[in-house]
Amino acid sequence: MSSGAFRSRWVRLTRPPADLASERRRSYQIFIHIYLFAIAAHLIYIPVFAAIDIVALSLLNLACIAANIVAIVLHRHGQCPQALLTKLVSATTLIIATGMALGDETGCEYFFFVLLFEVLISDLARRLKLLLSLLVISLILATEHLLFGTLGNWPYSSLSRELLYSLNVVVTFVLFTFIVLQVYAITETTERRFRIDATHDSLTGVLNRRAIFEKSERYWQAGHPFALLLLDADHFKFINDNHGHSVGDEVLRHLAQLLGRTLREADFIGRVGGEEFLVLLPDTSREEALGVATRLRNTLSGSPCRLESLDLAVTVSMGLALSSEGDKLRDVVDLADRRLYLAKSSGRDRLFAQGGESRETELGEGVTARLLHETPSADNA
Ligand SMILES: Nc1nc2c(ncn2[C@@H]2O[C@H](COP(=O)(O)OP(=O)(O)OP(=O)(O)O)[C@@H](O)[C@H]2O)c(=O)[nH]1
Repeated sequence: MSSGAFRSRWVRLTRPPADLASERRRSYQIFIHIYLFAIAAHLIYIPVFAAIDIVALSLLNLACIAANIVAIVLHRHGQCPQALLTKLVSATTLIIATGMALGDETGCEYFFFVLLFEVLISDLARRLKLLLSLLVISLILATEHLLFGTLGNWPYSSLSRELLYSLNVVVTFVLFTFIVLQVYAITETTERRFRIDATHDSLTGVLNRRAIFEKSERYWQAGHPFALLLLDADHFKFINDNHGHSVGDEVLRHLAQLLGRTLREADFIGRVGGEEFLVLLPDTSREEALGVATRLRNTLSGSPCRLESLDLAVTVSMGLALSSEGDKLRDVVDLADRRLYLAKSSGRDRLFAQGGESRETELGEGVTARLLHETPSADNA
């Protein structure tokens, strides 16, 4: 099997089932890896015990592989406690049998600590976790003092005992390291996914309303100059009503993609309403922001939203405001909003970068007309 095929099978096996609750996914991924690491470790011991002629222990390792496979199946079906218990019982039986067959000083009791660690990081109920931990600790003491010391009988040279001891130490160490690294990596990935979910709009992939406002607030607090461009798709209700909501969604994704392609790396895009986007342009003068808006408009007019049976032309109206135009961030946002409103009321598919200073803009058609009259057509990009 090529390494690519092996990796894709590994990924498929360790990927949580789609219907698994999100708070269970992290633990699922960690434990599937643990079962797989355990299978790999048992595979190492089968030839080792066969080589020193203790076939029963080879068979017991084989049985543990089967138990880990059962644990994987149980875990995939959401039966996590049963899965972990299957693994614990089989591993404990093997450790005790190995200790009894080979005596102490072979280091097999170290595997109890791996089991204890697995119990502690599992998502079992706290009481069950404590109970199982106590059980594992009792087993460590009992086997160390009662079983291994009395029943052990190493029939080979002391060199092979030392080799087995070294192997056990190395395998315990490797298991610990792999499990800890895996826990860390999966926790990181899960946290990153939750962070992205918390800050991004699930439909378009751009920042969500809270995240874009927080980002703007941070620039505002730092006294960093910026421009805010508020965009709203024109006649979006018409698109929804005539082509369906899923086409509307596709148009929103198309818009977000175009914005992403047109803007700089340093700019931020957020979806702040149904069909409304806010773009934060750091260190951008009015002229530069006008250039960005013009570029955006040109890109949009040259790139209709391609759907299966039609190309849908989309236009946007925009309101631009600079951070220097307000005493508070809220003022700047409101100004961009009023200019967007002006762009809408004066025919759509245009940008307003001036006017709208008076809050009266929001009061109605008559006032809007007055403001429009006061706002020269040069405002339109
Ligand atoms: N497909 C889709 N539609 C949405 C979403 N969020 C809001 N809408 C719709 O967007 C439409 C917005 O309509 P309006 O506010 O009247 O705006 P408009 O039709 O674009 O008109 P103007 O803005 O004046 O050009 C409504 O029909 C909402 O139901 C969404 O996530 N997906």
